[in-house]
Amino acid sequence: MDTHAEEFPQYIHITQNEFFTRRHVKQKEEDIAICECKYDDIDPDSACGDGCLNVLTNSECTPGYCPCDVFCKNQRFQKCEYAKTKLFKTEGRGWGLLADENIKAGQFIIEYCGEVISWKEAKRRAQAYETQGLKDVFIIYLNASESIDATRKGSLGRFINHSCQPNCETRKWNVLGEIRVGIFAKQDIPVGDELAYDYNFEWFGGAKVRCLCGAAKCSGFLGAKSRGFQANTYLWEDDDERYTVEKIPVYDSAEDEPPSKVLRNLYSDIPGMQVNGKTEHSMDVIIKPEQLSESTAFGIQPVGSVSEKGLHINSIKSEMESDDMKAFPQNNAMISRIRSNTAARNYHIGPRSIPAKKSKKYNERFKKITQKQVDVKAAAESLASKEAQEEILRYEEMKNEATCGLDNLYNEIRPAIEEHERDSQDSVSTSVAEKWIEASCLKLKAEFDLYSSIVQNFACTPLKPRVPAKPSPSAQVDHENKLLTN
Ligand SMILES: C[S@@+](CC[C@H](N)C(=O)[O-])C[C@H]1O[C@@H](n2cnc3c(N)ncnc32)[C@H](O)[C@@H]1O
Repeated sequence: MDTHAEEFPQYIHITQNEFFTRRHVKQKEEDIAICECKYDDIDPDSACGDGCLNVLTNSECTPGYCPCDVFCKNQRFQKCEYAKTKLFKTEGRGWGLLADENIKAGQFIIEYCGEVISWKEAKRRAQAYETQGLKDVFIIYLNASESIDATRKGSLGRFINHSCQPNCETRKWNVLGEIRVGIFAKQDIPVGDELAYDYNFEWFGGAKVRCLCGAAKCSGFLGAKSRGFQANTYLWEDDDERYTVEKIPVYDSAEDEPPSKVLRNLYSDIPGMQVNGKTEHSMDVIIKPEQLSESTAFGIQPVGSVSEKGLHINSIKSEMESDDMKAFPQNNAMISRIRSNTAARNYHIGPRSIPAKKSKKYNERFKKITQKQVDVKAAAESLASKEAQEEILRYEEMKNEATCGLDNLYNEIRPAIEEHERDSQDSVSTSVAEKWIEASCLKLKAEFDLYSSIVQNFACTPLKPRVPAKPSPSAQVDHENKLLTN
């Protein structure tokens, strides 16, 4: 028997998406965008090249409507104008795809084709595939309500593996009214190199897949930051001891309620990050970086009602009015926003509204667990894996750098803020505001990465063996005190 043939992946090859839960959209004439390109035979690039209005908006030209007619170069998905690629067997990551010619930065490589399905169907299938023991995941996100499943039907795009330092990326294009996903080169790729993109924003797999990409800055897991990772993960199954975060050493600067579910709630409240589909535990997250030098504090409080859906970040009145802060008059909205962010640096993240009848209950419950703080070093040390420990500490370092960056920026822009204050102007310059927003986002991202790494490692790597089997009550208290500091 030909064992190679037996091993070869079984799937149906398609070059266009198939629609499982709805019909394919037919582009209406009034929706057709017509570009202004004119074909010039001396300059073939004039036919829908980089300057084409449709190319600039990631939309393909509609045949029969493009002024460049048959010379139009902006129908790559429709005409399957793929780069030459070759399937090969990787070590430890199943099959992969490599460049079978030199590929230029920005070049369209291949479409990720599959069955277009609703999120609900994606979730159902993901669970069914797991039950069937399929270890490769082929479901990626398409848009706010749909995914593409290339498990049974797909193009060669389904074989492109993940890398934390990828040479490709996914881009979404509007093709005749439907969104399609293409894999594009991020850089020049020489023939023979493996193609890889970052699954982070596309992943619909579970939490347990260790990344073997080998990149220096490997994040450790496949799709660790994706919405799918959170939606489909089993990290937070209630009553499942294996996956609770109770064992993460947390110290409590305010009250002594056990810190259970603090991280869970932090994650569940990030827009698009549902926890097993349960989204009703909605609350605000207050990150208090003023205590970041040793460990980061994050408290969780519910709000009565947050009108907008989705993420909004805005400053809240600082709880600590330092002398430094009082020196600033409160007459400038933009400045006081920056100031309150800086002096106490509280960020208010409130993604969804809480049903009125729930809010009282949550108010009471979460009042008690504000100000929980993760002792990152102790958390890392309690894990058995050195690799996991190093990963957590690396993320902590990155978070500290980002915090430092924000502090330095504040010192840098302080004169500009004071100058505006003196002139009673309404706002600081856009460039100052932009810098501030960028540094703040970097810091938030670094914090998110750190907690994400802690949670994943606690879920997926064993803890160091517990101290004595039957500790005396005082020994047990001692051990716990080691993890819980004040
Ligand atoms: C879209 S498929 C890629 C093709 C797959 N290697 C195959 O043999 O069909 C995604 C799956 O490939 C594997 N994979 C991809 N990138 C990986 C990586 N960096 N580390 C470990 N496994 C990876 C995982 O099993 C993942 O579920």
